[in-house]
Amino acid sequence: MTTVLDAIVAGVREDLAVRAEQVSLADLERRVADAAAPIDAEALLRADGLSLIAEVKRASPSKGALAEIPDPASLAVAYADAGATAISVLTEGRRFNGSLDDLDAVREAVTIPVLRKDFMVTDYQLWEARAHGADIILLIVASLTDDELVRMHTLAHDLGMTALVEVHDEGETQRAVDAGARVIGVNARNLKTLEVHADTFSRLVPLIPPGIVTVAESGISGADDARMYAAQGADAVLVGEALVRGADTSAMVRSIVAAGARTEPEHA
Ligand SMILES: O=P(O)(O)OC[C@@H](O)[C@@H](O)c1c[nH]c2ccccc12
Repeated sequence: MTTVLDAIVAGVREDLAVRAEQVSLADLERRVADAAAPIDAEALLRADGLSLIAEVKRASPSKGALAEIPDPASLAVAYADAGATAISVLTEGRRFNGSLDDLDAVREAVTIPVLRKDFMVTDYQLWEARAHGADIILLIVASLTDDELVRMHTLAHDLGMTALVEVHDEGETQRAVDAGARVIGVNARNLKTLEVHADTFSRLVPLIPPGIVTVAESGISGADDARMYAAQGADAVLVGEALVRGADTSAMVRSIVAAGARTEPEHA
């Protein structure tokens, strides 16, 4: 059965082939050598309190258009000024209406870590992420074999980046741990069906050994959800839709950060 994830990845591979014709791996390697050193995002996410990764997201396959975001840089600055720990930038073009230009604009504008959020299926994309200034990359376990996961995880680290390894069920969580993941994102949205289950984090977190940074992802609507995930032991939350759609983005960022700061995990 072809899933939504398969369809997205097929489009990503086509677009990637076009870019690889224009910019060679050797070009990317040169750009990486010249790029500013990556920021240690893992350490920042691990620090006390609940970190917020605030996302620049125009559209999604589940919701369609969310927000125009004509100026991703100013949105990212608003997130950073209000207390976000890192900025996530969707660079997938077909379903999420993002681009590497968005990543460049955000990278120029902020000094906090930037996550290149895309469907990473080849090493080329990791070089590309670093060449465009990313500090964090996403590895979606559901779209990678074990060999790919281990290889790309190693490459991300060799390039000085933090890998956010994303899971949405028990089997994927085990695969992430076995691959040596140091930061695991639990996505409440199943990318094969697009259904959101808010109990996914609490179900999977007991399978994640202590010492691994945990990120609760998707469907987080504000401070109450952030407080809940902090109490369940999350180190960070990743929020997109609620921030890009909210009337007062800065106030929402501040309230999520404040909610997390006041909550001690139940099993710290
Ligand atoms: O907009 P939301 O529901 O707050 O979700 C943000 C983020 O979790 C979501 O964009 C996401 C999580 N994992 C992904 C993988 C690919 C694309 C998108 C995602």
